[in-house]
Amino acid sequence: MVKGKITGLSVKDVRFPTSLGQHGSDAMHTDPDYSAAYVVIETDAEDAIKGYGLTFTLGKGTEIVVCAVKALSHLVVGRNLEDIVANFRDFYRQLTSDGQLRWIGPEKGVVHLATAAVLNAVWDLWAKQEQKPLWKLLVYMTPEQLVSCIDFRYITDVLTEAQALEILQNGKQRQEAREEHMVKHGYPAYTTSCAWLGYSDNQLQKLCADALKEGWTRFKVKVGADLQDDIRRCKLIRDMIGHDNELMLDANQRWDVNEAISWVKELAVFKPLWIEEPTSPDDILGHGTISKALAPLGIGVATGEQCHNRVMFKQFLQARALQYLQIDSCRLGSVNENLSVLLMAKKFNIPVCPHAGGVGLCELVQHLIIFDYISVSGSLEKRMCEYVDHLHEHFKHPVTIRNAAYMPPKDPGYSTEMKEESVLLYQFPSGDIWQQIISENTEI
Ligand SMILES: C[C@H](O)[C@@H](O)CC(=O)C(=O)O
Ligand SMILES: [Mg+2]
Repeated sequence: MVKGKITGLSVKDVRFPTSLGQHGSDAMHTDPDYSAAYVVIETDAEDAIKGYGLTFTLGKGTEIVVCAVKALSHLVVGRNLEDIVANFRDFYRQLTSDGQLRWIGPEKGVVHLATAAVLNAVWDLWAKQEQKPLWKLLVYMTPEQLVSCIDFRYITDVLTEAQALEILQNGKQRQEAREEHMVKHGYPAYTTSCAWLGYSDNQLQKLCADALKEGWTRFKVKVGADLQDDIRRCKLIRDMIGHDNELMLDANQRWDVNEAISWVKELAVFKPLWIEEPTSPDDILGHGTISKALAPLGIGVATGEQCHNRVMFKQFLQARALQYLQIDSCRLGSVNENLSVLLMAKKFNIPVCPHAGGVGLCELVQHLIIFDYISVSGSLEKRMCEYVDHLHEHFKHPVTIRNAAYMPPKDPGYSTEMKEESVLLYQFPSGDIWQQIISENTEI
């Protein structure tokens, strides 16, 4: 039973100095400090359960998202949770359609990241009150309840509410068997942890050897800054993993369209499954051109981690501009908007391979992709979820990986809650970690 009036919303700027070790580095983001705008909502319910939400950022900029969360808070505080979830579509619309705030979006950029953080906290609260992990809350909602959470505005030309209902009704067939499969085997994952762009060859080899021992079979390598470096690193990793294992490339938006095509052709000999974010994340037709050019080589295009909203995903799908769709739990407008994208991907028969990593992204997105398998796609073909082995120790309920697969979370909620001591230590700039870095005058 959901209950309680939301009486408070607070937000913190929590940053981890990952750039010091070049963790998370790529061809465009050379010094990422994995960070979160971290939201806590409280209610007046007797159970005193709180909802925790976050969105992922890279250090500087987190304070701007924090400001945007504060600007949204008047739309949340004072609302009854029961009313929110009974008409979640309306609530989503209120947050995304504020007559003044939407001017700095709409449904994109900082204000949309803030919306994601707030709504993620609401979903966490709801799932906790229902005493279910979020994936299970979704799996046991009726198709009608699920569609009532989705704002179909701007996507009805490819997905109507009736079509969404039909997909979800079909998804109910044999869902127990798929749930059992998840509980037993988990959702297949790939690792990006071995080959960040700033890692040395030695580091890459050591991490790759460790990952192979741990049972990883799918690896992503960062490319895009220097072709000769890419050739050397791809050869290193392909030689280590052999040809039975999967290799993916990620250029993080580094190239122009024609440059992307010629660069990836040079790397085709390493048989990558996909090239991720080859060019500007906004260039839908450019991705289409790259997809067409690389299809004869058996290389797909993957994108989505910086795709603003469902409208862009709709066009990517309509234009056949991606072959692997990468949802992100913190860039789209929380579960609500992700549901619409999962359903559109199902309609276009495009595999969803979520973006994860960062801080907290693995914790959150595992819920969405497990739900996708059980209730929407019903398939694991060509599907896998990203995994990055950083910062899980800061979460109260960190992900469990077994045999290179995400095991379904058992704890109630959206796995968003951070340990209090971590928040205190890493809060920017007052936390001890940052005070120490600042006093040592390390560049931040
Ligand atoms: C800056 C981030 O680490 C980015 O490189 C992540 C990414 O592209 C991915 O995980 O994929
Ligand atoms: Mg990427």
